[in-house]
Amino acid sequence: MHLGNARTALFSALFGDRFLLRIEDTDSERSRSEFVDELIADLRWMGLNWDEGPENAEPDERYFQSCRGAIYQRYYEELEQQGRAYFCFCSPRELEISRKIQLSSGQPPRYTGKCSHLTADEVSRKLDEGLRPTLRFRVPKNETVEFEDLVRGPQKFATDDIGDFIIRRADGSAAFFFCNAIDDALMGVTHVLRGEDHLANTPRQMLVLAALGLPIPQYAHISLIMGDDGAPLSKRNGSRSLKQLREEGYFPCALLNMLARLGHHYDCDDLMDFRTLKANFDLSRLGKSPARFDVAHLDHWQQLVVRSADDETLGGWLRKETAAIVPEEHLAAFIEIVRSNCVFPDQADRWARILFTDELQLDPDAAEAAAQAGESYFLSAIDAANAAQADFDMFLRELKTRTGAKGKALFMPLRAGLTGRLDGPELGAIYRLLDPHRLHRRLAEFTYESE
Ligand SMILES: Nc1ncnc2c1ncn2[C@@H]1O[C@H](COP(=O)(O)OP(=O)(O)OP(=O)(O)O)[C@@H](O)[C@H]1O
Ligand SMILES: [Zn+2]
Repeated sequence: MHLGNARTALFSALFGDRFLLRIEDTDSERSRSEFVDELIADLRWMGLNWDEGPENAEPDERYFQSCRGAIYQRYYEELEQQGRAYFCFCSPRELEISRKIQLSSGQPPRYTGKCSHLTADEVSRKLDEGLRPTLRFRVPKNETVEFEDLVRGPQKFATDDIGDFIIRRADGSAAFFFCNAIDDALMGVTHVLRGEDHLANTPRQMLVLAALGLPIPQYAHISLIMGDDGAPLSKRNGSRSLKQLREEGYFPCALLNMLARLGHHYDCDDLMDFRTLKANFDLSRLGKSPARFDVAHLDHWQQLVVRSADDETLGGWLRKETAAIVPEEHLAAFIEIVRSNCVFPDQADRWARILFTDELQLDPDAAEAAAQAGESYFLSAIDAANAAQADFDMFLRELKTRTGAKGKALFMPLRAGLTGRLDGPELGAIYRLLDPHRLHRRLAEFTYESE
């Protein structure tokens, strides 16, 4: 799932009294059981629990459309008997040519209705020749389809603008327009929240349901989420997947708080848990204009989650290799540092290496600060550390007296020398966590350089 799909699922879960998960897998070329595994893993990770739906990728007639062919068949037959559906023998090539002709004469492409008047004889002859037809829904002429979209208000479509559309593919599988609408009706779906890319599908689906006398749900078409390139997020434009976000160490709660505010307004800017987000979710607060995904917003929520997480959560969030570096007796102090200085596990990993290993990477600005302070500063620091031992306050007093420096000139070279960078946790914590020998070695690094 990408963030657009995830937000659709989240809004459905936030809005609904009961949340249904259905696997729409009739397109055999695009459906694989590992996709279902990934989808379920993504939803579970987000903490979206469905009241009805599959627990795993084991196909099941209740929730997998690929298993529901016999159910759809009944409705195909009903439409055929009513004369509301007919066989179409046009080849993909023929359809493509017809499409191009329409486009080049400035018309919107739609099926011309070529096969809509075939006689029973013509149909059986073609079937005898071994041709495999699609089944098309016969769209009524000269009508309008109207509905009240819960986000976009009153909608009106002329049926003459809608070509007869395919409801069963040539391989016998059910097309989206059809099985999606049928299953909504059969599964008691009252509300469909989906992206506005589906808006034009809605009149088609309403026509099918009306022809079959099935109940029509209410629709809310939500504005799409756009990426930096100004195009809607999609699998194809490489927008970040939930799996990637999970691997980067984002907390689901950060994602929920960001997504719930993309195209939906909350009065409160605080971090909320799922229950609170749900209690305050309101369809009337959905916006009509496209929402832009900005990773800075996601990172803002991520930071709030990290700052408020408990020790156990942060301990479990660290990478295994990070946790392995941190000595047991320093774990609590290290987690405190992580909580107030890190947003991602790889930042925590860098701090673990700075504090508990000999790996030290000197950032350019830190190298400059250390060089400016010069050898004498670090010689004084070594003397101060020898005098003060584990007592950081005493160390600082000693350093101040010996160097005569204060403020930034006192702290920054020390920070640079001990950590290789100019930002980070308070110096006292660093001083206490660094092994005394390592601390010495780091300070000594800067004493052999001649200026
Ligand atoms: N950029 C987007 N912003 C918001 N919702 C989206 C976005 N893209 C898809 N959706 C919604 O996600 C739900 C699932 O859509 P679908 O499975 O077609 O995903 P998709 O990413 O559009 O697929 P594909 O990339 O194959 O077109 C639909 O409700 C759809 O409207
Ligand atoms: Zn045809």
